[in-house]
Amino acid sequence: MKIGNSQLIKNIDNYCINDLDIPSTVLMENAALKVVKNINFEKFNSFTIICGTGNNGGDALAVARQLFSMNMKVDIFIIGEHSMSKDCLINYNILKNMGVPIKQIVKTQDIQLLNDILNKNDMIIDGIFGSGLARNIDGIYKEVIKSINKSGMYILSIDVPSGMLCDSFGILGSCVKANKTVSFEVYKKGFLDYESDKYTGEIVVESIGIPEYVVNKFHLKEYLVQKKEIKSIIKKREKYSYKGDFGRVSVIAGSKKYTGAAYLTSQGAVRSGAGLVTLCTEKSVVEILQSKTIETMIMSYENNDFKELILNSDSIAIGPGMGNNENTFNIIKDILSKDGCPLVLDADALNVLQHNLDLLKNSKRKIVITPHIGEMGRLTGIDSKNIIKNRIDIARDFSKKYGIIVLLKGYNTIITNGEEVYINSTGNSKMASGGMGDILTGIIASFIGQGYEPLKATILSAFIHGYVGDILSKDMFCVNASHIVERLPYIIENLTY
Ligand SMILES: NC(=O)C1=CN([C@@H]2O[C@H](COP(=O)(O)OP(=O)(O)OC[C@H]3O[C@@H](n4cnc5c(N)ncnc54)[C@H](O)[C@@H]3O)[C@@H](O)[C@H]2O)[C@H](O)CC1
Ligand SMILES: [K+]
Repeated sequence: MKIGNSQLIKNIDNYCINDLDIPSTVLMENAALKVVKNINFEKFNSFTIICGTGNNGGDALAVARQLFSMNMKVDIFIIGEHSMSKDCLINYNILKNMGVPIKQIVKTQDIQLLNDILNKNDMIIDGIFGSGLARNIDGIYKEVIKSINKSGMYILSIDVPSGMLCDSFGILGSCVKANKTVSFEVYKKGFLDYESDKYTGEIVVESIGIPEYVVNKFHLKEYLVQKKEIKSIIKKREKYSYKGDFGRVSVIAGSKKYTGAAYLTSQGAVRSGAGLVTLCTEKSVVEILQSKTIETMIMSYENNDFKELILNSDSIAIGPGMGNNENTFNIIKDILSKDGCPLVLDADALNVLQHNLDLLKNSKRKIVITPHIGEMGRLTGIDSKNIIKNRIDIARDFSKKYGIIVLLKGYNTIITNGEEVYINSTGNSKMASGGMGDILTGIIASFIGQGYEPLKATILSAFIHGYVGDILSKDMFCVNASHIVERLPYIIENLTY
């Protein structure tokens, strides 16, 4: 699903109205009809419709007219005494001509009018502010929003919950806490925050009749990845395939101190369907790891066969638990400087590269890096606070500069190839525990090995990893890495239908 900000909306609107001659009231009417489409009339038959004086209020007035025409009970309130936008006024006048009463709330005393009605109707429709919210909410607006939130009634917000910014997450003074938000054309950037769903409730994005090519003209190629997109990427398995069809995946990971990281990375690959997984690790831990796993072949990277294994791999995951040391650096340098299959670099593979980024840039291989915020900070020299604030732009710029795919972990993990940006919608805080990232690295290498193009493999892996965690967390206080490993193949299978 496309993500966008208020500038995008402005550009699209201007183009439709000025270049295509679509009357703006047509767009408003389409928006209103899509709101109506999202109302469950088996449950809701009477409505308190609360409008601002901009186009969000205009949408709400058009919704009111549609509902009135369907013989529903409507109580309409306009907040404030600013002059109305052109299209808001058009819709206001139609309702007036139809004889539908509209009350105005200007002073604190008027709020009682609203409070008397709020609990009498089934639903509140919030059309106070949309993408035009420009300053802190105070005065009568703040009081009205307080009343709405206190009412305990079902609330549907038009486009954005009034009070929430569109361009980045933020609440300007106060904000409606909706049960459902029906937003138009694009998923607003402001919704991309772990706190935003407290205000948006369920989000539905509806098209309001703007041709796709117009949206594409201005869209910055930022997408939210949801189940629908994943289902179109993931391929069902042919019944009669050979294990060679699913790739030879090598995992270079682990050291004396970190055998778990090696184990989990290789299990991420095994349990997501890689044909043949070989784990290459430090000599001293080969035996320990051999006793832990039966599906994975294990060898030391000091072994003579190591070079050949690298040559014959379909993908290689490198880094988890290797240690930030010269030995790790030498292995990675050697692999980066030779052409061959795609690589997934994580953890210590990234730590040893922080002062050697040219190795990344000059490598002929396709590369995916999977840093968390701290690792990204070390790679870019930017402090964590700034990375969190500008993570989309920082990830995209780094990806472009080094010609690699970046998966930046965090709430709403970001995946980018420097042109397109994909934001993952799965995963939750119950998964915040050791080893989670190692599994993800293994899954990405596994899907690349199975023949998925690296960007698609990375998008797919991030979604699946978080999705398994989301399903498990419904019944679990915390979700650990081994739980994810256990459930992976079952849940991937479900996604293929
Ligand atoms: N293409 C589309 O998606 C379409 C969207 N539509 C709807 O239009 C709104 C955006 O309308 P706009 O008139 O630009 O802005 P708002 O209605 O959100 O509000 C503007 C109005 O409010 C004043 N204002 C801003 N902040 C404050 C504040 N804190 N306190 C008081 N007043 C404030 C501002 O000065 C303006 O007067 C979009 O969300 C959709 O709902 C179109 O209907 C169809 C096309
Ligand atoms: K709104």
